[in-house]
Amino acid sequence: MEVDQQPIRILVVTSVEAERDAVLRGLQDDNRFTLLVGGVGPASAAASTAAVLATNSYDLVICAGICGGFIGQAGVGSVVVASEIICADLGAETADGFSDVDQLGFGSSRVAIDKELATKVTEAIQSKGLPVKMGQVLTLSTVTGTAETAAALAKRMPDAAAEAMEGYGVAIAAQQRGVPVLEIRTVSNAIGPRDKSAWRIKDALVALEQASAGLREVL
Ligand SMILES: O=C(O)c1cccc(C(=O)CC[C@H]2O[C@@H](n3cnc4c(=O)[nH]cnc43)[C@H](O)[C@@H]2O)c1
Repeated sequence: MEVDQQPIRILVVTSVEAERDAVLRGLQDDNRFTLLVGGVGPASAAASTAAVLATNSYDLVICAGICGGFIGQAGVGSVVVASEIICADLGAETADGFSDVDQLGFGSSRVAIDKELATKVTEAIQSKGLPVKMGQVLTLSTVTGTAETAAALAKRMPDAAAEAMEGYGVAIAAQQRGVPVLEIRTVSNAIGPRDKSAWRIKDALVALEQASAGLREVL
C-alpha cells in the first residue's frame, strides 16, 4: 500500500512580533510554517514552545531572530546558522572560573544540531546573496554589555559566532519532544559595550526576511 507523503510541519519561534513579521514576509504565506512569538529570554521561549509542542505535532522547530555577533566572527547584517546551541551562563562560578552543567554533572548546556540540515539551510541562505556562516550560537539571560565581559566570553567560548537569548529554551523544549531544532539569527549589533542606538535592527530584520525566503526554498 502506498502512503501519501504528508507535507513537513515547521514551528518557527521568535522572541518579538517584529521578528515574526520579518520571517512571515520571507515565507510568503507558506502554510507548512507556523509562527510563534515566544517572548524574550530562555524561560519564556521554552515554556511557549513546550506548550505548543504538547498539543501539536511538528517535524522541525526553528528559533529565529536577531542577535549580537562576536567581533571577527559575524558582522552586522550577516546571518548565523547554529552549528550548536549552547546556554553559556548555565553552570556555576568557581575559584577556577566558570563550570558548565556538563562539568557539574547536571545534564547538558548544549543542544546538538543536524549538521547536514544546517548546511543545506546555510547554502540556501547564501544563494540569496547574504553573508552567512555556521557557528555556535550562545544563549544568555543577560545581554553582554561591556568590552570586558565580551572579551571574557569570547575567550571562554572561542568557537562562538553569536549570542541571543532564546535558542537554548526553544531547543530544550524541542529536544524533550524528540523534534529536531535549528537556530537562525541575523546580526543587529556587535557584542560589546551596550549602545542600543547603534543596533541596526532594521538591517537585521531585512536580512531575516531574506534568510526566511531561502529557508522556504530548501525545506
Ligand atoms: O526595537 C525594535 O524595533 C526591535 C525589533 C526587533 C527586535 C528587537 C529586540 O530587541 C529583540 C530582542 C532579542 O534580540 C536578541 N539580541 C539581539 N542582540 C543581542 C545581543 O547582543 N545579545 C543577546 N541577545 C541579543 C535577543 O534574542 C532578544 O530576545 C527590538
